[in-house]
Amino acid sequence: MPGSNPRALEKGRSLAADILIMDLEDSVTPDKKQAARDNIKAALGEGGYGAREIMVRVNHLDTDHGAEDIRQMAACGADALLMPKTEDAATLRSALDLMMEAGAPDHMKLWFMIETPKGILRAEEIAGASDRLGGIVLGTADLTKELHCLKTADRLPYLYSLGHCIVVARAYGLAIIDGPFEDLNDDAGFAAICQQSLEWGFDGKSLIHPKTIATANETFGPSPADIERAKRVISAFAEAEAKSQGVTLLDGQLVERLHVEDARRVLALAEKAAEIAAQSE
Ligand SMILES: CC(C)(COP(=O)(O)OP(=O)(O)OC[C@H]1O[C@@H](n2cnc3c(N)ncnc32)[C@H](O)[C@@H]1OP(=O)(O)O)[C@@H](O)C(=O)NCCC(=O)NCCSC(=O)C[C@H](O)C(=O)O
Ligand SMILES: [Mg+2]
Repeated sequence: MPGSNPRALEKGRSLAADILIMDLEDSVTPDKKQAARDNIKAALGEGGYGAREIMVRVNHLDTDHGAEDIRQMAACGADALLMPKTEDAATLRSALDLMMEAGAPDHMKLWFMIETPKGILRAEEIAGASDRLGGIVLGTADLTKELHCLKTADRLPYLYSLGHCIVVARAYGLAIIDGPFEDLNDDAGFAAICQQSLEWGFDGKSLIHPKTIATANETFGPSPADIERAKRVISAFAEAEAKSQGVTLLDGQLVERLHVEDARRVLALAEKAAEIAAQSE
């Protein structure tokens, strides 16, 4: 949500989104950067965002605004800062130094966006820059422009780029969020892309308007059937272990310890989703 839009910042308190990205970058014009910083500081000072994680997207350090964004946002109450258009590890290390100088609390993470060809090629080097990194957000709008590719329904033109980033995220223990879908009139297209994004391994989808939240949550959030199955997997494996068996079958499907880990992840996601849903309209 643009930091220059106080109504959007206010609205965030009632939206069923896991993460709110308050933007100082491309959705804010240069003349409104300071007003946007002030809006975000005021909104976070007021609080009321509940269990939602708050991230502030700063401008890149090679712009006139990036360093000042970090100075002003490091201790504003956000959970993380988000560096756009990241192309090297050095930028993230400089951003982390600035965050610490500006009094960022120990729990504050730095996330980064990959949205250029150099970022894709160097994603692994970037992901290894620090253990204070929280996750990757894909910038598919910028990436489309940079690759000169077309936005096809099957997204084959992005397969290498997005697939590479997903592998890097998992290798480095980072969350990974897919880029935004830009056509707010194409509900069916958006739902199909969310499903593809889930199948490819993304943790979630960047959203630009509240009307898309329900579809994203239905796609990425565990369904009642997923939750039920996760509980049954955990108890089936516990029963097998009690009999000194390392594997068992549930409805004809193999269950091993790895499935238990995944089942626990599903239950943790469901718990968080329920907490946010209870705080949303
Ligand atoms: C597109 C919009 C300008 C539309 O806003 P608006 O005219 O207010 O739409 P509605 O009247 O339909 O809004 C209904 C209510 O929802 C609130 N709203 C709208 N958008 C947001 C939002 N983004 N966050 C929070 N709340 C929002 C309105 O205030 C209305 O509430 P109410 O008053 O109760 O009726 C707007 O949606 C918008 O600006 N969207 C784009 C935001 C954006 O550009 N973000 C940057 C992400 S894009 C990106 O990062 C690309 C990336 O870098 C890449 O390269 O891929
Ligand atoms: Mg971008």
